[in-house]
Amino acid sequence: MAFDRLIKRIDELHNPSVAGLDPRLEYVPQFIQDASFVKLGHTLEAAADAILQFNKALIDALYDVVPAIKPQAAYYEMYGWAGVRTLAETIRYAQSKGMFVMTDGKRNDIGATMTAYATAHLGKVDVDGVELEPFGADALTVNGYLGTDGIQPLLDVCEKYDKGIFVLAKTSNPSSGELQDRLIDGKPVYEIMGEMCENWGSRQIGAYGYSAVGAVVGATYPEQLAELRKKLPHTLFLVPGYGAQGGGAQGVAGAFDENGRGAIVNSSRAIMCAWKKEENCPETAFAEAARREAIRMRDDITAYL
Ligand SMILES: O=C(O)c1cc(=O)[nH]c(=O)n1[C@@H]1O[C@H](COP(=O)(O)O)[C@@H](O)[C@H]1O
Repeated sequence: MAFDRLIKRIDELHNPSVAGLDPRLEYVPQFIQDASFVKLGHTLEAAADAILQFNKALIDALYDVVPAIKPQAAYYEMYGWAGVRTLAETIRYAQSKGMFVMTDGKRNDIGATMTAYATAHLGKVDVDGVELEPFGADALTVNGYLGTDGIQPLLDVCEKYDKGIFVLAKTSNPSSGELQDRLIDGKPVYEIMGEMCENWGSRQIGAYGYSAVGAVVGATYPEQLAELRKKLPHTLFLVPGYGAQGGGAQGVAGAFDENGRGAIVNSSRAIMCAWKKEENCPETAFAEAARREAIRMRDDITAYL
């Protein structure tokens, strides 16, 4: 089961965190950008090439400390077809280093179109009798607010190809409460979505007691994290919002179960851009700075478990 692989790697590294790879060209040190511009001119292809070099160096610096990466698809789509190729190559490179890859796509649509998304990101596509893997991530973030028929195709693909999904329940952004905190029959919408995750996951429970259907719950809402952890015993949490959005280790502690499992905390900008924040850090030391921030984050979070 996909999340068994993730939890096993978290245990091995004693690190329940994921490095978000959400690269903008301006996060990439100038010497890497310049090398790509010399090769390919000032083009989208050059930007995508620079980002790939940046990502690979970060992965090299992180793979023995951090169990997973979470590339957010938007940052790759922003650079057109070449950016999307960089996404595919980043996924493959991280997996070749033993990392678990969760693509952040927040996808959803009607069932037929969701089948296409599920095939693209987690499954295999039939090309005239030959099965080929388009992106091949281990997990995908999805939006469950279209209801069960939008999630069903993902469950089938997860079962067939041993993958997982994280469904948005209580998002980390300031406006998430506008809809997600509203009550239906006395229950907040995010809790109803969490219960739907428990239900969708019930046909595939792994060795650690967690299903292949996780939920996204923001680090910026510690009370809701702790409350949902008690109510959703089989749902693994992806917890974004640590670091750049203000979430902290104490706040995310409630996302974990009594064995210190059940959640994985994301940080993107704070890791990728650590070299810009560290005093006197030369740009050539960007990957070491990312590693230092990832280790600091690991120690910060595990101190509360
Ligand atoms: O699904 C997500 O990963 C996600 C959900 C959410 O509620 N809030 C949230 O910030 N995210 C993503 O988590 C990452 C957070 O990035 P940083 O704020 O730079 O650490 C981005 O890729 C967001 O798109």
